[in-house]
Amino acid sequence: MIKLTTRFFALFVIFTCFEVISKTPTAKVQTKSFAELPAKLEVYKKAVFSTYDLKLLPNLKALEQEAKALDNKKVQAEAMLLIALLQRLYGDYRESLILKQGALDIAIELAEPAFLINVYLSIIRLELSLERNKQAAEKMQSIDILINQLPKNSHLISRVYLWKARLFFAQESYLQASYIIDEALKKENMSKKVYIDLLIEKVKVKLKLGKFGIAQELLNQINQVNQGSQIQHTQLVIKVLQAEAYLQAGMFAKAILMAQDGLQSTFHTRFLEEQAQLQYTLASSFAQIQDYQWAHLYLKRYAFTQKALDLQKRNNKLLQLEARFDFDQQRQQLSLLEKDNALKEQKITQQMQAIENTALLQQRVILIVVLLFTLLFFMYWRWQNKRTLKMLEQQVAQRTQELAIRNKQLQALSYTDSLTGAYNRHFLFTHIDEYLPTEILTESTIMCLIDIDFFKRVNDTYGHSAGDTVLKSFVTVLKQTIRQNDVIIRWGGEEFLLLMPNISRDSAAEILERIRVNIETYEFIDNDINIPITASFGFTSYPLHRSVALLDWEQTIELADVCLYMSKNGGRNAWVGVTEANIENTLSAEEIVNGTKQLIEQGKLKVISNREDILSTVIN
Ligand SMILES: Nc1nc2c(ncn2[C@@H]2O[C@H](COP(=O)(O)OP(=O)(O)OP(=O)(O)O)[C@@H](O)[C@H]2O)c(=O)[nH]1
Repeated sequence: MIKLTTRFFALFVIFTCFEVISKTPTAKVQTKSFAELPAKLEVYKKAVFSTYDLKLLPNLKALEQEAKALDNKKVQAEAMLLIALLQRLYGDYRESLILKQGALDIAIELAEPAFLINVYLSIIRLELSLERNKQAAEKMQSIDILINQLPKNSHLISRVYLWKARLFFAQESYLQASYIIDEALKKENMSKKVYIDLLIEKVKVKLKLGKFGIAQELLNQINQVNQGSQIQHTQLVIKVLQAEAYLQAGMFAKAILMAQDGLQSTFHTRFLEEQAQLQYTLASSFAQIQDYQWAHLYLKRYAFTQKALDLQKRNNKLLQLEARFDFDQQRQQLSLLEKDNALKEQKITQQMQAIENTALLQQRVILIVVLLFTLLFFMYWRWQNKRTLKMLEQQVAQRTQELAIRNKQLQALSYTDSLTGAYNRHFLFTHIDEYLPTEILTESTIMCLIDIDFFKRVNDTYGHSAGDTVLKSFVTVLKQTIRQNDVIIRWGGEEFLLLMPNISRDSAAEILERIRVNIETYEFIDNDINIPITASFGFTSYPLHRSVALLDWEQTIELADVCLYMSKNGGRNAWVGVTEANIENTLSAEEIVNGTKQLIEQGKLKVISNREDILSTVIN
């Protein structure tokens, strides 16, 4: 597996290297060719302008293709213009026009003012050849707009002036042509060729205006400047003009010689116009010297040449019109196709937009549905949550309430004696403070122990159950008699503790007497048997002494127990109470509880009872 991966990796590296190696040189070659294109163009340009040789066409076409392949638009357009120039010279105006239109399209795309002007000038040359002055004037207007974008010293400006002059000349506006030539000649920075061409145009104008003297001077000037020049056409044009000048000046022999010389150089060339002009000059010159035979001969030749020229121009015009028609048709078709394409594109864009919109809508709907569901789910979840929470809260509240009730019940149970319903000792120890006086100097609590007399006998006689019934009824009787703030505690067995807070001794004695009587008179019934019951009471008040803390509440109950013993001992069904103390605080609680009888005898403890006999027994 590793071997296979290594091989694959090696293959990949080799392939990548091959790709890199195979691509790099191509790029270099391309760059070189691209850079070489303008130089190549310059070579061809020179060759075209010096020879106008049709054999250059294949090379120029190859250059155009090369420039096109390498995307050098400027070289491509310039090559097209050179081809168009040769095509025009050799009569193929149709192809020439198509090429120039193509070059114009490229120039517009490139948007370089100088180049665009050059292309326009080239088209103007063609239009003027076809005597289409109006179209040439239109192109010149386009140049007028562009010319402002050229630098002030551009040599192109004088060329534009030259062609303006030629246009005026073609329109037979000789004065305007003359003016513009003079303006152009003032310009600096122009080529020798343009300078000569301007002078030639000026000669033409002057000759048209019959100013052959100035024309002659200008021709001399041209000859001086043009010395050594090899441009065939320029030389021919000079000869044509020179012959014309001689003719106008009446120098017919010179005119004939010059014209014949010129005519000779037109053989095997395509310069038919100049040929015709020379033939006409010759005919006119021979006519002037009255050599009508030669005049007639040259006139005939002139007629032939002119005819050929006219034919060529007509043909060219037809061809040009045809080309224009085809071109327009192609453009129309192209624009229709473009419109169709644009419409299709628009439709596709609209469809795509519609699809996108639908998708977007679907997404939005899905999103909204999802959001809605989420929201609903959230709301339901919250509602459910709240509901559960509320239920839980209710349950908790209910439980808490139940618990509180239970607690209360439990507490009540823990404080209550299960048989009688009275409080138990636990209650006393927990709540005793509530029953003790807060203001010791003015208030007091009566603590009274109540014990059922001979209760053993009740159990023994009527049974334990009857005893229980008696105990329950006993508490009922007590509760019926005591006040609301008083409390009954089952102290143990058949013994109860009655606490009566905030009560005077006299009131306490009254209440205890009432209880005693109520018990004595109450009918304790069990199994339809009336069980006679009495009870004995021993009580004391807390505090025993207003200013001296003699006994605490438990010791007070112990003293009450001593009093209870006195009641029992005094024959039962009676109450005995120690209500006041007149003793110093040197006595301990133990001495008081254990020596109660003596202290009573000494008059240090005040004792009260419902029975005089018990009191006298205690005191004696
Ligand atoms: N039926 C019943 N009897 C009880 C209960 N608690 C205590 N006793 C009885 O109460 C009796 C108390 O007897 P004693 O202490 O001798 O006193 P007495 O018979 O009442 O005599 P004196 O108190 O001297 O009048 C005992 O026989 C206990 O068994 C109870 O809850 N129910």
